[in-house]
Amino acid sequence: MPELEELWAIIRDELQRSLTPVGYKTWVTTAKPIALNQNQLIIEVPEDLQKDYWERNLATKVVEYVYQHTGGEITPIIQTANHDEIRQTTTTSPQEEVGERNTATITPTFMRPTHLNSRYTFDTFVTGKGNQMAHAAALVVSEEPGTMYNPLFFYGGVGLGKTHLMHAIGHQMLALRPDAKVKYVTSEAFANDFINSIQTRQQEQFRQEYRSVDLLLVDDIQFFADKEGTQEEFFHTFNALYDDKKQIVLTSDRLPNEIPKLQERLVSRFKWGLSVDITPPDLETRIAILRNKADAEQLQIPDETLSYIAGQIDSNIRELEGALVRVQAYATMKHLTISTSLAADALKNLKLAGKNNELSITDIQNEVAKYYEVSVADLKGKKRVKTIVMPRQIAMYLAREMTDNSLPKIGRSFGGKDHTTVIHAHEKIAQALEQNERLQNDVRELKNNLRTN
Ligand SMILES: Nc1ncnc2c1ncn2[C@@H]1O[C@H](COP(=O)(O)OP(=O)(O)OP(=O)(O)O)[C@@H](O)[C@H]1O
Repeated sequence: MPELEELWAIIRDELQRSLTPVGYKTWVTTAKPIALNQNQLIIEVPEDLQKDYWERNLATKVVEYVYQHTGGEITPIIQTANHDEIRQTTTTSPQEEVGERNTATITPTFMRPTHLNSRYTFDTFVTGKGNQMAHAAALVVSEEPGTMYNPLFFYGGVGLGKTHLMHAIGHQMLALRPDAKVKYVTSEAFANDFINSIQTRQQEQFRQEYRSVDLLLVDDIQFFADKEGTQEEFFHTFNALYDDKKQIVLTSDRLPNEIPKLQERLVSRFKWGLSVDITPPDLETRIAILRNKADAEQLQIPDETLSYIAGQIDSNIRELEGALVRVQAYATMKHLTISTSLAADALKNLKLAGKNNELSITDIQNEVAKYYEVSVADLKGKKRVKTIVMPRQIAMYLAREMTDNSLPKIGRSFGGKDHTTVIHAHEKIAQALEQNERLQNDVRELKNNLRTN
């Protein structure tokens, strides 16, 4: 039997030949051979989702390949990586080749009356820690609809890419099976269709339409709450499709059991498949999203400026994209090239609009002091120990970011410091935020506390 590395190279080559490029990138490049002990090959993958896929689809192939090449028998053992470990984030889409390969077949089928947004593909979806699982699950159901995760349920905050992923599933499925019938609706559109069908006595056609699809995508199902009749109808639609092994994908801003007035029988059905949450992107992912957008629009914009914009908006991707558009419009209006200071000007009003006018420097000092368990007097004082310098700089940073006070005024509020000290503190924290994940969380939490106080 060859050594571990050599064996893995054989397996990888074979898998590369048998999988699609995107499948290879998603499942194989994320896996690591850990050990070969007494014919047990330990393979480590990032999450349960990949483990599942490996066990169902790839493990037997591995046994076959090893047998073909070496005549030996091995047992692959798939295990997940330690969850505490910082996981690698993929900031570029692994879909590039597939995108190119499929363009020729995609176009005509997209003319179907289903409303898929042509921009929302796997190709344009940037993956990072907060959406990696959702992305992988989306890929599985687009390639193997109705078998592995049915229904697939995405949940998470506003503007984090749930709709985008849903459409991407639709596009990918149509690329692989151009004759597939894909239907995307919001829960409200479903409800309206249903009510219209009653009014126009076309219930039969309505049922026919919804129950004959291969993939049903229903967005924002939290709006089913309070709609008893619609829930009833959806229950039957769900059952018909499910029994027929047709794929159902749903999204919501929260878990099914947290949706008020959603019938218990729907809640329990939604749990049959896989529920995956999407969490806000980290700074690195936000920069990658902006870079993708800027490139797609052929915008000349320095990396430093993209980092700045990404640092300003830390939760909603829709707002992040909006900020880029705003900067672009501002540059056009002023006939200037895009730079960080131009971006700061362009976003100033936006930030002010989101600012809490009531918020004072004192509020910030109190909150930061409480958060880091130091005294406000220390924040205003001159002590140079690290446990105080860092909170002091964070408080100055927040005062600059979240209030409309001038630099000299902020300096004065910190025990009569010079405005250059405030500028230095702001730069220091802004820079550290680009890399320091712990600090990103601290600042996010502090901002949230200050906004809701
Ligand atoms: N990972 C990503 N890569 C690239 N663009 C993204 C990503 N996530 C979201 N976007 C973009 O952000 C915008 C908002 O995403 P989307 O509409 O899918 O959010 P959502 O979670 O469905 O929000 P809502 O809850 O408001 O329906 C879209 O333009 C989408 O293309």
